[in-house]
Amino acid sequence: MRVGAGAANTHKAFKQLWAAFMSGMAAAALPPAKLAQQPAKLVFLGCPGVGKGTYASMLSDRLGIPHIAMGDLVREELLKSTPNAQKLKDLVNQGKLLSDDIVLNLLSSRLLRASENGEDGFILDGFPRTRSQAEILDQLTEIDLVVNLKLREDVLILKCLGRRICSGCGNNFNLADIDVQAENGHPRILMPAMLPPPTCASKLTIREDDTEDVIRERLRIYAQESKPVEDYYKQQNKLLDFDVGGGIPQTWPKLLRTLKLDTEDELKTQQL
Ligand SMILES: Nc1ncnc2c1ncn2[C@@H]1O[C@H](COP(=O)(O)OP(=O)(O)O)[C@@H](O)[C@H]1O
Repeated sequence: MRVGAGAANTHKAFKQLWAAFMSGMAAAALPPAKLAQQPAKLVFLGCPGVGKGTYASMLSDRLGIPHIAMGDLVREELLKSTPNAQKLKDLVNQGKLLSDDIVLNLLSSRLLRASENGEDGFILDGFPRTRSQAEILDQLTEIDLVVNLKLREDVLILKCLGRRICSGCGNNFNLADIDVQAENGHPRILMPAMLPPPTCASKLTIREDDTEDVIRERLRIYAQESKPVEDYYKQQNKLLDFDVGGGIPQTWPKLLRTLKLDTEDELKTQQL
């Protein structure tokens, strides 16, 4: 996204977000002045593979606020040829979390850059992942809304295994063509593959931590460390659970509707 662009749009979108709060879509009861006066500060939670990065990035464009992805900050750090970077890489490739000190250092440099660039508000993706990180974040700033993306575990694994990144343009694709039948009261899940264009097809890379063993370890650690973060925000009435039950064409309008951010044109298209 272009930072600082479309202040009027941001303000409008922000007011819409506030309307969502007031209509009870999110359980939060925040003072209106907060949301009306400053751009939103949102957190995206969810297991590896749920699509946090995709939807956080789309929403950041929509709201005109920066998308800060902790995983991207970590991966930038891993590219440095320092002994410390190698140690961090070993941890990441085992699916382990990095220490609070390390991630807070990366996050504060990013937030410092944000304030130097005049950026306002943010969508934090991949932070906080532990209760202690959530408590530290609360000391730094007030979070307005926490969107908790949910998807069943077998699909999460398929999605992580299908993930590909183009080394040329950096875009993400997914080779997994998911069609999981309904069972035990769970609805059918259809997520068509997001295939790369021919120009990217020969340049696809796989994240080193996207192997089945490491994905399972990341999911285990998520359940252990990050589920308490959901409870933490639930107690603050800031948690909005959202089921990702399909591909982007179905899920994105549903997310906008849930946040009451869809425009009149989009509403008309959805009703056709
Ligand atoms: N908030 C955090 N605290 C500790 N480690 C983190 C955090 N965010 C990212 N990491 C590290 O970076 C890795 C990649 O992050 P990310 O791309 O967000 O992964 P995932 O696909 O597992 O959600 C994580 O597995 C972890 O090692």
